[in-house]
Amino acid sequence: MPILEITDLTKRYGDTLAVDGVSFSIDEGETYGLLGPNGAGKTTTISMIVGVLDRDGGEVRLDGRLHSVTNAETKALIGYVPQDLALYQDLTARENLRFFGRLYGLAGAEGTRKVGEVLEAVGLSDRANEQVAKFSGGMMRRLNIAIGLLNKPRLLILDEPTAGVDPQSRNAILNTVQQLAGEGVAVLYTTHYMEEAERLCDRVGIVDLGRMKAEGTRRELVSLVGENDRVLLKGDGDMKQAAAVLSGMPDIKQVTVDGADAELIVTDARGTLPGVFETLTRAGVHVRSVEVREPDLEAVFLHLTGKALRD
Ligand SMILES: Nc1ncnc2c1ncn2[C@@H]1O[C@H](COP(=O)(O)OP(=O)(O)OP(=O)(O)O)[C@@H](O)[C@H]1O
Repeated sequence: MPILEITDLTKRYGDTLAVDGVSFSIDEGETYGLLGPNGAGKTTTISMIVGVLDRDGGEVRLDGRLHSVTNAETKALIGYVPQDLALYQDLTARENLRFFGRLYGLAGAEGTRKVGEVLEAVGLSDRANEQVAKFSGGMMRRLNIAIGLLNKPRLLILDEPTAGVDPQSRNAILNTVQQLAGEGVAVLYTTHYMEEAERLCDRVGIVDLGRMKAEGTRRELVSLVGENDRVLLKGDGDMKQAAAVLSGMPDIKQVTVDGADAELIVTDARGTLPGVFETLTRAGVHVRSVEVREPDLEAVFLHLTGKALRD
């Protein structure tokens, strides 16, 4: 059952169609990555979902119900962590959370419990009583995420939460997202880091110039653009003769041999490997090493948009 369902979302700035009929949905416990080059329309899309920006067209549903800025019920389902930090520098982490908690009506023992819980979720419990001004950029971002968790959202929206943070905080943020998804929270995640999308996202939507170019799991996207796997083999024996046999196998598109090294271009490396080993053994080749290189999202992204994700 989708927590978030957006249909035909559209936003125009003068002559620019910033978001042009974008549709996608996110299920409970699913992490959906929205990827696109600068100016693709990701932040505009998110702003319309949250309701901080009016949409020119389209529909947003949360847990099946039509969402708008005036719908308190659906608004309560969203936790939004914007790119920009919204923190009081001279307050401690705990004081910030208490302040924002009160805006959600969290007070007293319930407020104390919730603040402790979100500090734990982002790994800041031991720094809770320190002034935010002394925090690193990454710790501030983690606190920003903690604020987004105060209302126990069913949909958490994170707009480039790891941009410019230190590796330790980055890891903490990724762990937090994985943990939340494991608890059933639907996550909408934008990033310029492909490896994050690969690690976190069950499905990915690739947007460019305001349009959804393709969406699916990594595997689906890779096969959509027809990218192949590469298998790099090192072997002892007559590789040239073995290559001639391998070339005849149905899933193998190309074989290149250079001394003891062979490179195979195949449609599905995992499915093809057992047959490759069998063939090589029969040809008297002893395999010393094998490396499978599956195409990554970067390759798909480049294929679809003609641009690198990070510029
Ligand atoms: N307030 C605005 N007024 C006019 N044009 C805008 C405004 N906000 C965004 N745009 C334009 O809309 C398009 C989409 O911008 P948006 O910020 O949504 O992209 P993005 O994918 O989030 O980019 P980034 O990765 O750089 O954050 C761009 O062409 C941008 O210049």
